[in-house]
Amino acid sequence: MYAWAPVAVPSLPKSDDSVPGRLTLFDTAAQSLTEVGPNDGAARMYVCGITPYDATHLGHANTYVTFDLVQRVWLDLGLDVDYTQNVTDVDDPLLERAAETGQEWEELAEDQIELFRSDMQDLRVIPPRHYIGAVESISCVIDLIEQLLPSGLVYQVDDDQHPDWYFNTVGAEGFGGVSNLDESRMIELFRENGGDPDRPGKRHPLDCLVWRFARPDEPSWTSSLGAGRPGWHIECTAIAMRYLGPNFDVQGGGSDLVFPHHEMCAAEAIAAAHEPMAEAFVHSGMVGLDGEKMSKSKGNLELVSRLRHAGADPMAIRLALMDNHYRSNWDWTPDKLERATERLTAWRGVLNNATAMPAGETIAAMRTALRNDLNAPAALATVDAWVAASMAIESDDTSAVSDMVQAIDALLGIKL
Ligand SMILES: Nc1ncnc2c1ncn2[C@@H]1O[C@H](COS(=O)(=O)NC(=O)[C@@H](N)CS)[C@@H](O)[C@H]1O
Ligand SMILES: [Zn+2]
Repeated sequence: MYAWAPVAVPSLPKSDDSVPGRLTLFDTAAQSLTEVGPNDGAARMYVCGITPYDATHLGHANTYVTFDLVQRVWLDLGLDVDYTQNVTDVDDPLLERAAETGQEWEELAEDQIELFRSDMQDLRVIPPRHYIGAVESISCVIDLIEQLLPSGLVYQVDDDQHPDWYFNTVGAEGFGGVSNLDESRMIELFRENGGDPDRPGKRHPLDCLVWRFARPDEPSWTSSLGAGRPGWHIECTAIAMRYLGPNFDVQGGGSDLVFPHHEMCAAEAIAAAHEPMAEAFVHSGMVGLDGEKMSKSKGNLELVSRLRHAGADPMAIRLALMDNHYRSNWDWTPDKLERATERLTAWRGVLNNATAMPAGETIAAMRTALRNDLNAPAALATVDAWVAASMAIESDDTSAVSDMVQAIDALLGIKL
């Protein structure tokens, strides 16, 4: 599936040794900071994409801007970035929303993916190299399930009407290694996030659906498993393994995906490849509105497109998102956009200067902040300091302004 238009990323003069030579992020599985990506060559990253309705809310945007910064740091380190993102363009929540609104589910998906594309372009998020829909991946999902059959971990529930196929997660090697949760907490979260722990006939309550037999009025596809459609988790496992292979550098997404989603994917991947799915599992925090997590089910959403139509500069929206550490949970409030708009105006104010404070130290500080667990708020503050100094003190450095414009673009994605 087409992603969206490429974003030009200026290449900056190489950093000196005062700046870390690797990117460090927090790995949820290891519960620690860890270097991510190779020393050279291609960094491989999978970030879970949207289920295309209610796009693009600020929680979505926060997640994709976060992993855009990861990509930008890797590019700045001279790495190639092989970035894959899915679109869950068939799944229960999408079908339910389509039924509620009376829209054809394919049309709803198409409209929302198109809106998501334009929002991502407005926010200057670099498009993934592989942008893959669940529907277009059904054959590779079926291949993966067939590959898992000999493991004995995939089975049909004893249900004449709907003999759906499940993955025996708790029998799988490494299960629990991503979330580090105990079983009772897993069952609670599984129930809250689309799982069916109480379904009779499963070997274990935490076993997850991999292939759902066709129900009346539901889309289904023929397969050796019977007519049906993929489960949520196996979709991402199949796409990630097909495009990135096991042991890729980063599996990413919001922290609401830690369990069940990324845990289940990781167990399925190990069962298929006998290798870890990813080196690191990296999660961005939850964006709330009025003290509650922004979510489609609650409907408490602020949309990028709504802010845009109200006149917000997308660069201000991006700045407002980046002014919160990627791992923090935070609440969106209108004053965050006001402050970001003021910051953007101040930064653009320096453009009219012929000279400014030398840029070298500031660029090194931005790089150091971002490479240390993606501390974007600190990176923004170093630019603030440079802007303030450049407005207050006469300087004769004529290349500083253009150097900083390039660095702000390449590292932060902000076009001044
Ligand atoms: N309130 C929120 N704050 C931060 N990130 C969020 C929020 N709500 C959803 N996300 C993230 O946005 C991305 C898309 O979310 S989603 O539309 O619900 N779709 C899905 O979670 C699945 N299609 C992933 S395969 C996910 O990474 C999710 O973690
Ligand atoms: Zn996913």
